[in-house]
Amino acid sequence: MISIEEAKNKVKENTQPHLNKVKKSIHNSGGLTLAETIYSKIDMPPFRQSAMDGYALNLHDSLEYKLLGEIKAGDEAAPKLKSGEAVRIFTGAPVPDSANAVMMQEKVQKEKNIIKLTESISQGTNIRPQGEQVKKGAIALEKGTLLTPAAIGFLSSLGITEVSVYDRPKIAIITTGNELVSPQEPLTYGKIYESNSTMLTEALKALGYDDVSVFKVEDDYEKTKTLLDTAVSNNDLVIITGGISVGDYDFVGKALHEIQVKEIFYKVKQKPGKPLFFGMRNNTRVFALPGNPAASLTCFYIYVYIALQNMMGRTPVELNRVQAKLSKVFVKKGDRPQFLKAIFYEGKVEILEGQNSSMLHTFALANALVFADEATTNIQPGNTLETILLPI
Ligand SMILES: Nc1nc2c(c(=O)[nH]1)N[C@H]1C(S)=C(S)[C@@H](COP(=O)(O)OP(=O)(O)OC[C@H]3O[C@@H](n4cnc5c(N)ncnc54)[C@H](O)[C@@H]3O)O[C@H]1N2
Ligand code: MOO
Repeated sequence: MISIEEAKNKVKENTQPHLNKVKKSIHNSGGLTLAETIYSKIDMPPFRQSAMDGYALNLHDSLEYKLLGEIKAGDEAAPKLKSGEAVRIFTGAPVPDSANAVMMQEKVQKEKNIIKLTESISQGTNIRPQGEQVKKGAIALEKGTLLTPAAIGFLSSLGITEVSVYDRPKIAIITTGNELVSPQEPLTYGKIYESNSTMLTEALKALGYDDVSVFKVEDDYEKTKTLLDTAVSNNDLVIITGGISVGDYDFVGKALHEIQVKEIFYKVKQKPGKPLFFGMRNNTRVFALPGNPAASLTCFYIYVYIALQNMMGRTPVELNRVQAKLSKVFVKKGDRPQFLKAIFYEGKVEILEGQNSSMLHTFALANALVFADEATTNIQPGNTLETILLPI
């Protein structure tokens, strides 16, 4: 059994960006990561711009200026101002080379074609210099940048319409177990509704992964082997739930070994999620998560999340963590380090009752996981604990 840190490091080491680089229109690239550095083909802004509605001035010693005409946004006019001359100008309009400051109109009194400044102004005021944000030929955004709405807007402002990105992985979720029935079917004795696939599909969807197929297999060795073999051949990431423990009908480990998925680790000293498997075959990464729903989802956020971020070339690879003060006492059972379902609110965190790995109800109320290491037992109000914020 390996430690949580060792397991996380093994996931990090074995999921370097390996997804296909593809060219995409920026309209379809939101949430993806740049696979190549982008250099600007233009200066941004492309010309000296007025940052205010007001008057462009060719500065001189007096506060009075002779007004010549006007320049609106989009105009190509470039009047030559002599010292002491001004031109009416609007936000976003080109500032002529002969002007060296723009005074906002609130600080100007106008009388016919003479304007008087109500205070003095220094060189460069309210002028956005050409290339202030980025110069032609300079780096606009580096490889590895996440294409957020702002990043896509910025690239659009540079006239960039296509980008090279790491494509989203093709993902398969496989559920295992004779006891599982779909929520549309009648629930007979001994059966439970299958919920891990819906839960994991939603967790993936919330992170922007939509190329997800779901498969189901009974506790049958041959069928498990065949399905896993096909799924591993056809996907970048395979997430299996259940059948990975030591029971006589837990066939996943044996089947993965048989279809030559190389084991990178199996079993992590943690609660929940002890019987966690991670492996790979060619370019496909495989996680076998424990079937217990809360254990499955915890392992998803702690380990599968790292793999997804890394495969997509994104940073940081782990979920955000904060140090939060506990609002209520909590007694930890057992000696395994634990991820505890919790509610984080305004800097404080409350660990919820019902931490059993089968209990999804508690997870449904949580927005964070508190990490309690091996040594931690009684946690008192006011104690500070590492709190992992869930991307929900
Ligand atoms: N002798 C031992 N038994 C168990 C050990 C152990 O060390 N020795 N470990 C326990 C721990 S810890 C966990 S976690 C579970 C993991 O077992 P599996 O990964 O093999 O999962 P299953 O047995 O298939 O299922 C466990 C539990 O979860 C329910 N389940 C499974 N799939 C789904 C699904 N898709 N939707 C909803 N619920 C699901 C299943 O019915 C079981 O109740 O092993 C312990 N045993
Ligand atoms: O590893 Mo398990 O999730 O404690 O029941």
